[in-house]
Amino acid sequence: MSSDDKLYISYNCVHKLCQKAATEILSTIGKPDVIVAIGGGGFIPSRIIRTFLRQTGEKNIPIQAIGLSLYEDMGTGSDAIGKEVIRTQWLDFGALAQHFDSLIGKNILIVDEVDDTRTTLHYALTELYQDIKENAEQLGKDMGNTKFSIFVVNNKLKPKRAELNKELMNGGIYLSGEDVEDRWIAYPWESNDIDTHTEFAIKQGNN
Ligand SMILES: O=P(O)(O)OC[C@H]1O[C@H](OP(=O)(O)OP(=O)(O)O)[C@H](O)[C@@H]1O
Repeated sequence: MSSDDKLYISYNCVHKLCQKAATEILSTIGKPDVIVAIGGGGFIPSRIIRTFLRQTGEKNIPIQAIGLSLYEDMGTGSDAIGKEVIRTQWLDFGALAQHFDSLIGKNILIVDEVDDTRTTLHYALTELYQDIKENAEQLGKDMGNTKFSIFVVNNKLKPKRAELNKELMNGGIYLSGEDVEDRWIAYPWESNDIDTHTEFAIKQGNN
């Protein structure tokens, strides 16, 4: 393995960025009622941040997994090849019922590892909002104080293909552990040689 031009991020680095973000989340929007992890990359950061969001004596925050994958959309006809988001897994409202009647009025934290073109986060926010709104309408309620916040371990500084609608977030925050230049990011869970990966991350100051 050569260190090439990738940005290497260690487990330690991910852990510390999650810890720092949790402090900011607790002091701004307060403790989330539920974490929505966008898989696969959002799973490990979600579990780590939950550790730091939990306060002594309180129950763990439930983590709900959604699966979203980006596929090349060859039908756009534009010079930039479009990317389409495919749902491979969605919220399990049945399982959530163990914790709440619904997500209406809840403080929801969406977690992913990277905000690249923002397509995935835009999709997740819009579709989650829509689902909860439909649920509220069926119950004759409004969205009340339903709040969406977003945490990503890294945000790539680059032009985005989509923007996040602040109105839908309803006072929720967008938080990145660290903004980085537009490079290929090598995360530790993708590595087949974690010792060398960690060495590269340390050399790059990402530990
Ligand atoms: O900001 P965007 O351009 O939308 O890209 C970010 C998304 O791309 C990756 O997902 P991918 O579809 O590769 O799936 P994975 O998480 O299972 O690796 C990553 O995990 C994010 O979810």
